[in-house]
Amino acid sequence: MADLPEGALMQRAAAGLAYAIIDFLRERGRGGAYGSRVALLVGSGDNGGDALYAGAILARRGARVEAVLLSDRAHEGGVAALRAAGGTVASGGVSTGSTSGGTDVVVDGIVGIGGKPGLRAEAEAALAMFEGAPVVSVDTPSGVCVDTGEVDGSHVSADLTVTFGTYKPCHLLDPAASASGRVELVDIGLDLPAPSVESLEAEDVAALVPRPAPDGHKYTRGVVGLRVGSATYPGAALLAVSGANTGLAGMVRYVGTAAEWVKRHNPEVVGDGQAQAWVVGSGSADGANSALAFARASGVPLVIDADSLRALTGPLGVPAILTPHAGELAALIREDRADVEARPLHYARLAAKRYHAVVLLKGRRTTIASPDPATPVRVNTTGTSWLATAGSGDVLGGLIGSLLAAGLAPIDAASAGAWLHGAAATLASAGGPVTASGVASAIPAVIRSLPAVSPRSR
Ligand SMILES: NC(=O)C1=CN([C@@H]2O[C@H](COP(=O)(O)OP(=O)(O)OC[C@H]3O[C@@H](n4cnc5c(N)ncnc54)[C@H](O)[C@@H]3O)[C@@H](O)[C@H]2O)[C@@H](O)CC1
Ligand SMILES: Nc1ncnc2c1ncn2[C@@H]1O[C@H](COP(=O)(O)OP(=O)(O)O)[C@@H](O)[C@H]1O
Repeated sequence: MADLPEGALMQRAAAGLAYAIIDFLRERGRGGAYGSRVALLVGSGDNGGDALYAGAILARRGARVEAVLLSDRAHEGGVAALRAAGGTVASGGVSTGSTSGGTDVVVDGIVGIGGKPGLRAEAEAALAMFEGAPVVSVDTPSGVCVDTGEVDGSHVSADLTVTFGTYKPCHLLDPAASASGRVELVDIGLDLPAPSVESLEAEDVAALVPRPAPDGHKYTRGVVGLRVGSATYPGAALLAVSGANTGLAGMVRYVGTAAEWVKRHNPEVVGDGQAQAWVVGSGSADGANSALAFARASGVPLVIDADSLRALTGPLGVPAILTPHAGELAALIREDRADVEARPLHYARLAAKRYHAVVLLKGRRTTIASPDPATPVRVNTTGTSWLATAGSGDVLGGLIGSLLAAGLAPIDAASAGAWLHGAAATLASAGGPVTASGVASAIPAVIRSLPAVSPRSR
């Protein structure tokens, strides 16, 4: 914690929360605080205190504010401040109806980062009284597991979460990330420990993207090779190559049954030879085992996708990135797909440890775990649900392969690749449908639009 009295931190948090609520009300067509009806659901902890002090600020600005206390031990200073500002306080978890006629916003101050997963019956009942009203959560949506992003039992589903100091794992990791709604960060001067879960931002990706040295040539920039596709899935080869062949690596090699097609559509692409990284498995069908065996024998870092994941028996002895979706990871570690989707952090970490590889678990919030438990897990926040389209994972494998060949560490290649892939999908989609080919075509434009950094030479 910073050297500030606890009360000062709470005042800062409450002020940040109140102004975020005012903006939220404006977005929803209310003029702001004045005349708005605000219900505070107040638990016994500091989270409830934040809500009460924020409620006091809103009440002073003309909002009709009612606090519904869910415990006998609500924050005393906060209760007094709300009363002094003209707000009403209802105890016993039951609204007096003082904001009746339609609640414009419910503020979830039930529990914060100290809360256990699930909601108590009184909290569930209080939420039910305001069903249908928009919800702003204080710090975290109550009821989710803050440290893992898992949900177990009932929880709040917020439209907006206003958090303090730093994002918490539950804001980034599904399923809790979905329950957080939009997340706004308020800096209140907290001095925080290093996070266990993080997400890259545009500046981070800009610093990681490989840029040609002034005297670089195609071999110093890195050569990526792909052994992907099959007679069954020639398209997977074309798509993986399109992800690799965006100009990020110095050269792209392709080996496989789709070679004629690949070269016809990508005259830059050459055949077998040395590479600094190999991508295997996408659409490989029956060729998945041999593709993996050839690539492994090369001794260079690998991206292992789709069908080659089934060929894995244990650690490979070379740096590797595994890129399963939830169905593929479930098959790999013999778990239920629904369990993997419910606990992506847990299972990505488990597989990373078991296979001594970076594991990139694809989904709405792609989750990237390192075999080194001290390395924070990275969660990707770019993208759009339009990206859920056949072949987009093949594009991602190729893109990550090119970053790996260019010299990025596996965790950086995987997370920067996921970031660029999601951003390319958003750009190509522009709010409408997108194909996997369209995603690949948008990658160079995303790289051009990254913030400027001083050139990195390797
Ligand atoms: N144009 C092409 O040639 C394409 C080829 N593809 C190739 O087709 C083969 C089969 O790929 P599939 O991904 O369909 O795998 P599977 O058909 O092997 O799917 C395995 C299981 O995972 C589940 N699953 C699929 N996608 C999921 C997701 N995003 N999240 C959670 N669960 C999911 C499925 O329901 C299934 O139970 C692979 O070789 C793949 O590379 C696909 O990438 C699509 C495009
Ligand atoms: N709901 C979603 N929102 C955003 N991105 C998604 C969503 N569902 C899937 N994706 C992304 O789409 C891609 C799908 O890859 P994958 O499942 O391997 O498909 P395919 O095998 O057809 O190529 C991944 O990058 C994944 O993260």
